[in-house]
Order: sequence, then C-alpha cells, then structure tokens
Amino acid sequence: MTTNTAKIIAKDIDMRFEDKHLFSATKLVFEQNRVIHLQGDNGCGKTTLMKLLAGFYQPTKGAIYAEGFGVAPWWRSKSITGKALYLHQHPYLFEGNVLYNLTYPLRFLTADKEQLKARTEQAIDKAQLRHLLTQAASSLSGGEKQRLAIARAWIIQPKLLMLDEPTSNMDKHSQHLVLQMITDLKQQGTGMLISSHQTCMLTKVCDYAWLVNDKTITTDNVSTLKEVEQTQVELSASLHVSVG
Ligand SMILES: Nc1ncnc2c1ncn2[C@@H]1O[C@H](COP(=O)(O)OP(=O)(O)OP(=O)(O)O)[C@@H](O)[C@H]1O
Repeated sequence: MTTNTAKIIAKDIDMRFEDKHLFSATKLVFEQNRVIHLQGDNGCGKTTLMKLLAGFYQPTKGAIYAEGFGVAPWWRSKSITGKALYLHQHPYLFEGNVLYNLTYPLRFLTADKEQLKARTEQAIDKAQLRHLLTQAASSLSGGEKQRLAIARAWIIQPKLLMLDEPTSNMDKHSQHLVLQMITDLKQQGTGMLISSHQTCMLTKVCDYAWLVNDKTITTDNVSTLKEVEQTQVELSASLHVSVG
C-alpha cells in the first residue's frame, strides 16, 4: 500500500563493482520524518549506498523504487533520480559567488518566491555566511563549502536529504551551526541519512542506524542500540564488582 510519506525503498539489493562484493541488504526504507545514521568502516560502501538511493548507480541485483512523491511525467515515472538530495563530502558548487550558489536552485522551485527570499536570508544567518556572500565559492575553506551546501539544502527543504560525512572538514563551531540547521530540517519533516564512520555531534539527532558490516546492511532503532550499550556497560560494571 502506498502512503503520502515520501520514501525510497531498497529491496533485496546486492551491490558489487565487477568482482568486488560491497554489500547486500534485505530491505531499507529511507523516508520522511526519520533521521538515520549510516555507519561503517572506511571503504565499506556508504557513499555507494547513497549514490544508489540518489539514482546515480543501479544495484547489481534487487530493486530501488520511490513512493509518495506525487505524479511525475510518464518518461520518468519509475526513476528515483532527483528524488533525494545527495550532498557529497566535497560539495558540488557552481562557479560564482556564495550568494549565487545559494539562490541559483531557487528558480526551479515552485514555492512562493517571497518565502524563499525570507528563507534564504535566514539560511545566510544560520550558516554565518553573510560576510562571505560576494566571495567566489571556489575560494572557500572546506568547512565553509560544507556550510554553504547545507544552507542551500536548508533553503530547498527537500523531502529526503543525504549527507555524506558532513563533519569531515568542520570545526566544532561549524558543526554547531550545521547541527542547528539539521535539527530544523528534522522538525520540518525532512528525512535524512547521515553517513559517518564514527559518532559525531550530528549523529546525536539520529533516531535510527543502518550499519554496514561484514558486507551486510542491518537496520536498528538507535534507542535499542543505546539500551544494548547500556546493558553492556552495566554488565561490565557488575563483573568488576563481583571480581573485585
Ligand atoms: N565507481 C566505482 N568503481 C569501482 N569501485 C568503486 C567505485 N566506487 C567506489 N568503489 C570502491 O567501492 C568501495 C566502497 O567505496 P565507498 O566510497 O562507497 O566507501 P565508503 O564507505 O563511503 O568509504 P569512506 O568512509 O572512506 O568514505 C571502495 O573500495 C571503493 O574503492
């Protein structure tokens, strides 16, 4: 049964590059109102999974499809491309200054222009980009580029957003700014998939975890994981007491 919640579903997928097997997964549901931490060691396939969900790659086996996105033209009614916004850890930016980069995608949106303008002003302040507005985007530092890309996503307010290692170039201050924007998006119902091989400030907003381990992707509720960790801590403490 289909619902109005926008989602991308991966069913019985298997992904390999020639003879290199990356991962398999039985069922993954990436949907609005859920924030997922995608975990796994370097090279396990986190970026590849995001590119599959963005429609840039096809799985070797299995199906990836979208539900709840409204009617698309018949020639792309089955395509998932463009449904979830993917932010690479080295974000793609247009030639031009910071303001141009923030405002360029807005012409393709159907939302009220005045609202978009107001939202852009808010994003500039939230990401602390005002002093950089006339600077060439290519000359920004790695952390500033990521703040710009996330501010642009914040304005667009997509139904689904994937952030690939978003904190890799960011200091604590930038992480705080981005945390605020991500928390806003979460409250506004954007579904997010945040990849990070270790926990960081941003993964605190995640309610679910997808773990790529041993070439298999498993899913879990973060509260369950926390309970397991807590049980392990308590068990280890009780062992200390009984041994000591
Ligand atoms: N287009 C491609 N063709 C062949 N191999 C690829 C391709 N893209 C990625 N790989 C390989 O697949 C593996 C997984 O890469 P991927 O970038 O998805 O990992 P990751 O978990 O995101 O890593 P990291 O945490 O280091 O960013 C790597 O060994 C990589 O070299």
